[in-house]
Amino acid sequence: MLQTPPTRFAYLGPEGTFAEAALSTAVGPDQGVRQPAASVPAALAAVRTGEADAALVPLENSVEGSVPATMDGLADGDPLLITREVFLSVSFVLAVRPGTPAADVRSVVSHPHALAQTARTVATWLPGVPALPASSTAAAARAVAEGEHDAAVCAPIAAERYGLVPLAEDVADHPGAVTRFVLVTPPGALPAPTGNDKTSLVAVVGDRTGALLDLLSEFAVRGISLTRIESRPTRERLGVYSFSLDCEGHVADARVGEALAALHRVCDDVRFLGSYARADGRTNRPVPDVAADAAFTDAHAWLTRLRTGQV
Ligand SMILES: O=C(O)C(=O)Cc1ccccc1
Repeated sequence: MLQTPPTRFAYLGPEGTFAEAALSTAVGPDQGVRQPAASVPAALAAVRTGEADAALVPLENSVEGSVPATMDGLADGDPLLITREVFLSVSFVLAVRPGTPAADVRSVVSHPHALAQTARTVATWLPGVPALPASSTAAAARAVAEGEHDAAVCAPIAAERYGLVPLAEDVADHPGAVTRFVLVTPPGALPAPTGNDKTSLVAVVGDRTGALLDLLSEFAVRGISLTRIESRPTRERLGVYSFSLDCEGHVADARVGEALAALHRVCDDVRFLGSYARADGRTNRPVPDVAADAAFTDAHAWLTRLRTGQV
């Protein structure tokens, strides 16, 4: 009997990242094969080349905002599909090799988002010590274990994994920070609508007055709320931007499908990034009767009658 091979999950590695913890939350601790990737672009590339079936990457944080490598990695290159979102509370330790006093620390290293969320607290422990970027919090812990740097801001589990000890625990300038991760796959079947879904896309608007308002109007007139919108440079030339946004609803919902079709007409480019179950613990706003699927079905049936002489 043929056995289905286990799903291969790439994640922002090495072992001990918050992305790995988010993957365990998303698919269960023992599901599939885990493939740590050296960076977000490497994790996405593994899916695009077929080396992995899915990738778990950080998308945005409640303190620092979006993760540019993920936003740009999804907006450019071969299309990928977000099939899940996962929210994780992040709590950091300031970790050193055993026996290192604070006075001997010459450098502190971590993922830029972790450094940004802890800068003030770290400075109280290590005044004047330069903070350096690493590809992930666990890569930072590993670099400290290998003697490349002296202190890392990382997850407690990463400190343990790389044999470090905490100089300080619960290190946070803004307690309660939450990071949103996404599971991305190659294009294929969409997750079925759950009734509480989100849709993500990237739209490039034309260089003309009112172009962004036109984009927003297509959502507003169909009773669709946005949950995130931000601009990113297209990297073509200064002044040309794309808008990365999430809205409530599933592309299978008539109002969302019609809004996307309208964007296809009014925007220079639209990239659909997926429809998936909303997981931030909130419920989509009630859909007005005039924007419900039944209202669209009824309106289309009416139009068909007009066009076929059944007035
Ligand atoms: O580096 C990690 O562990 C990540 O998963 C990225 C990250 C960094 C800082 C906060 C949350 C996620």
